[in-house]
Amino acid sequence: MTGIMKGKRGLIMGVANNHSIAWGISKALAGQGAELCFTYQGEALGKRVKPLAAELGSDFLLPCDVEDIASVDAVIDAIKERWGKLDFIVHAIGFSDKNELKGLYADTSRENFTRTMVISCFSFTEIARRAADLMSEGGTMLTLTYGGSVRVMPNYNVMGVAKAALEASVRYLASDYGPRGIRVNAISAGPIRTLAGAGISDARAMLSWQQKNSPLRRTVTIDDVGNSALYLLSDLSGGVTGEIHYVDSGYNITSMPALETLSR
Ligand SMILES: NC(=O)c1ccc[n+]([C@@H]2O[C@H](COP(=O)([O-])OP(=O)(O)OC[C@H]3O[C@@H](n4cnc5c(N)ncnc54)[C@H](O)[C@@H]3O)[C@@H](O)[C@H]2O)c1
Ligand SMILES: Cc1c(CN(C)C(=O)CCc2cnc3c(c2)CCC(=O)N3)oc2ccccc12
Repeated sequence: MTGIMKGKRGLIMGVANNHSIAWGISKALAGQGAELCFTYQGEALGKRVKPLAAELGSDFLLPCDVEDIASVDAVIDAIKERWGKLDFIVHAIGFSDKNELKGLYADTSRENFTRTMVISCFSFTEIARRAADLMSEGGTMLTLTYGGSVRVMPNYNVMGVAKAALEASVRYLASDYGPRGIRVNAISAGPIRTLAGAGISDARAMLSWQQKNSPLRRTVTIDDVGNSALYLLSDLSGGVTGEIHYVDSGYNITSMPALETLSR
């Protein structure tokens, strides 16, 4: 197997099923020769991830719930044991109480705010710190964010605040780990119909808005994100760190809806 990721070993966190963004990223990486370790959240998802991992030649699966830091430590220990090193990590994890992903952001509860920040933001810092210890020859780290961090997306609410913090943490981690040859970036993906992306109100309306109003006049796919992730996780982006890279059909550069849609 040849490819730009030949000989590279990485950790993929966040595959729930074959619609997951992390699955699109995994296919792109394995297609270029990467060797992958997958974590899954709970045995139910584990049953779905196992055959997917096998499709990419991986039998290296580990349970991990980022609310339980012991499970994160166990993942790092297992990788140290089996591989001894790590070249990259993909963090594609986000969660909030869906009852607070509608209505006013101002009504966010303290309990859900802190839980959302731990799962959707701080978990990346905790995993980055542990993974860095295994990146003795340098490495790359990638997380997933959304435009609702810098502009108001109705109902995205506390997830937007968590993503803003996640994007800032990408810059601070890039600064911390740059001297050790470790790069840290994020992809800001447009809306995609995944488990997390579908579990919200008006998902259909949002996707059709993107199709009508983004410069490319289409929504992005997990393969669009996977291909851009391949660039950010490989040596092709050797000079890039602390960046938020938009893979959103260009939607973030627009202000007005596409005029042709206004006339209709
Ligand atoms: N789908 C979109 O529209 C979209 C757009 C931009 C960014 N994102 C981000 O992409 C990432 C991946 O989401 P997705 O859209 O692929 O949906 P998904 O539901 O397929 O993936 C989300 C993953 O997060 C995992 N997760 C949630 N809580 C966890 C916990 N406590 N411990 C461990 N894992 C946990 C789930 O098990 C799941 O595998 C998320 O960070 C999401 O915020 C999604
Ligand atoms: C786009 C978009 C998304 C997709 N996206 C970018 C995301 O980051 C997913 C956020 C998310 C976090 N937690 C949960 C859910 C989604 C639904 C299921 C659940 O129980 N919890 O979520 C939205 C929520 C409101 C408005 C738009 C969006």
